[in-house]
Amino acid sequence: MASVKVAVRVRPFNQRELDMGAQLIIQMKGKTTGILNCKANTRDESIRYKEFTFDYSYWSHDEKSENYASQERVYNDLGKEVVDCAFEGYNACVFAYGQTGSGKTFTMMGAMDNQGLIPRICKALFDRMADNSKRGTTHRVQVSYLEIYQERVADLLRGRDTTSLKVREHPKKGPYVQGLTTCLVANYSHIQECMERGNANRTTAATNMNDVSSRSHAIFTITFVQAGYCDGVPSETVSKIHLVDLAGSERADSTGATGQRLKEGAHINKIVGNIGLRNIGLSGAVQRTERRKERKENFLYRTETRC
Ligand SMILES: Nc1ncnc2c1ncn2[C@@H]1O[C@H](COP(=O)(O)OP(=O)(O)OP(=O)(O)O)[C@@H](O)[C@H]1O
Repeated sequence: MASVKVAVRVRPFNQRELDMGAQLIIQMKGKTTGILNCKANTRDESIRYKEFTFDYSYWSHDEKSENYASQERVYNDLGKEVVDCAFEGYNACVFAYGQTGSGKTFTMMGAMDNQGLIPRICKALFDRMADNSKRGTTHRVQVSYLEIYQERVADLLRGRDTTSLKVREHPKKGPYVQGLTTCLVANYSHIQECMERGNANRTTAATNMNDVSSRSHAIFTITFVQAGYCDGVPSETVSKIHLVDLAGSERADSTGATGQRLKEGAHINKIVGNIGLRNIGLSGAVQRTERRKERKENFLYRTETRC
């Protein structure tokens, strides 16, 4: 199993881009993504056209295309392995990053009738748990949901509470958010309720680039405990899955941001810029795992979406 995987995804043009007569400059073939720089002042094809190879290149630009990458395909490639890892006792992380409006929330959360990675991963977890319970394993699942808005950490499961929570470092367990609500969930509909409650509390606003732009970074964490017997000895395995939807990097002139939106954009770019993504027009998801017994951390996947 590779420790890091990178994927990119192209979304369809939105109405604004259609109205502007936007030109499609991305091509995808297999794992390769090609980018045409139509502004380059040269006829040299090697300068105008560049190709990059990723673990996955998802063509979601045109639903009618035979290569169209659906939410299901993205889940099968990226989400299933997260679920497998959790059951093996690894920690995992998937995060989406990139430019505003490029499809991060769509890939991570999706729509009610076209679910993204987070609900699909949750559903698969509970389906697998139901199977394993028949073999005598018991499970405990807890979730928390927080957002980082203008560098303040807010608890999305606590309603519209604007109190900023403190991030602290535990000598053994590492960083944690003090006072963050954790909900014990017994089935998929419980976890779905938590997701919906958190999503409703998330800070969003309309900008020129996205009618429902996430103005915060959101982290949905599932803590998953499996208890059973190993060679007759009671054993317990704890895994954590962090599912992260970052706010998109943005240019103030493209988003038309002023006042509060402009302030938010500056904070968003600061964090996204710190991880080297500022203004490069990418979005996506990253997975990371940690084997509990070895206390070793590895990246599993990184998925980017290009618009
Ligand atoms: N693969 C896709 N297929 C169809 N529609 C998509 C796809 N990806 C994104 N969209 C649509 O594009 C719009 C913007 O997507 P989304 O809100 O996910 O962007 P974002 O990257 O999360 O933006 P922000 O950083 O501003 O929150 C939405 O209307 C969404 O439904």
